[in-house]
Amino acid sequence: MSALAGPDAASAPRPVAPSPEVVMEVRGASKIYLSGPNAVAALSDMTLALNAGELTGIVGPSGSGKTTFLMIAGLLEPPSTGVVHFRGRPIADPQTRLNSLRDFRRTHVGFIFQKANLIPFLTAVENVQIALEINDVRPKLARERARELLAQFGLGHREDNYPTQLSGGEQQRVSIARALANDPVLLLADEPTAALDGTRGRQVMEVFRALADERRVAVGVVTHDPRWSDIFDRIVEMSDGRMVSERAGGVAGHL
Ligand SMILES: Nc1ncnc2c1ncn2[C@@H]1O[C@H](COP(=O)(O)OP(=O)(O)OP(=O)(O)O)[C@@H](O)[C@H]1O
Repeated sequence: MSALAGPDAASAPRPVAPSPEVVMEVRGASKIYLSGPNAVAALSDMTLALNAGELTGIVGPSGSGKTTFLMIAGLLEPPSTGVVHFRGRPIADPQTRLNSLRDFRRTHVGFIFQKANLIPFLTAVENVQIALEINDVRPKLARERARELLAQFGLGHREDNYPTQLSGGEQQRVSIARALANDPVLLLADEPTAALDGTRGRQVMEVFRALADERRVAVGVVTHDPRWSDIFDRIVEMSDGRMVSERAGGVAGHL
């Protein structure tokens, strides 16, 4: 008879909560930038994992190292010390040439920045399509997928517009469609709602929530906006290049 089903069930060990499936982990990372004669410690001995299906908010004052953490976790910058692990295996350290990770990054990581950074001479659909074509998706299929993504973000009627013909919120949604084009397992967003009004901002955050819940994407979002605190699974606070606290999200209005 199973111990859990028997009379001693109450004293049986509790089932252990499944450990999180770590997608990207930055371990013991520091980052020193040289700025003229000065060295700036942007990150100091930072360890943080981004887990599948989890939406992590990263908060902290200006200059506390939030963007630097995203750049290192997203393999856009090497750490000065420490190691970045992807699914438990080391993928980047101070010696890594990040150019060698370009293909990996394209297929596994999506980035969204505060500014949409669309290519000005391409239409909305072409901006998304190109992200797929760079990954060897054939043009016809890339076009179809790009159109689907734009329609998903309510931009079906805007696909042939150039960035200058789109509002800030529309441009940001195109950039989100572009970031999702290759089905990344890790999505990193740096103040993605800063240029949006409250309604559009919440829609964007809800897209991130759905990606974590439905597709198990690991999502890290740098934000200053306390309105989204209820959407995060956990909130990590940084100060002076370090993580100073970590707490559960889910409470409205407190970052
Ligand atoms: N390329 C760089 N060269 C020199 N110093 C840099 C560079 N990038 C960042 N820094 C410095 O590193 C520190 C951390 O910057 P970072 O952009 O990571 O902070 P942040 O928390 O994202 O700030 P904000 O909220 O203002 O965007 C700051 O002092 C910044 O000036």
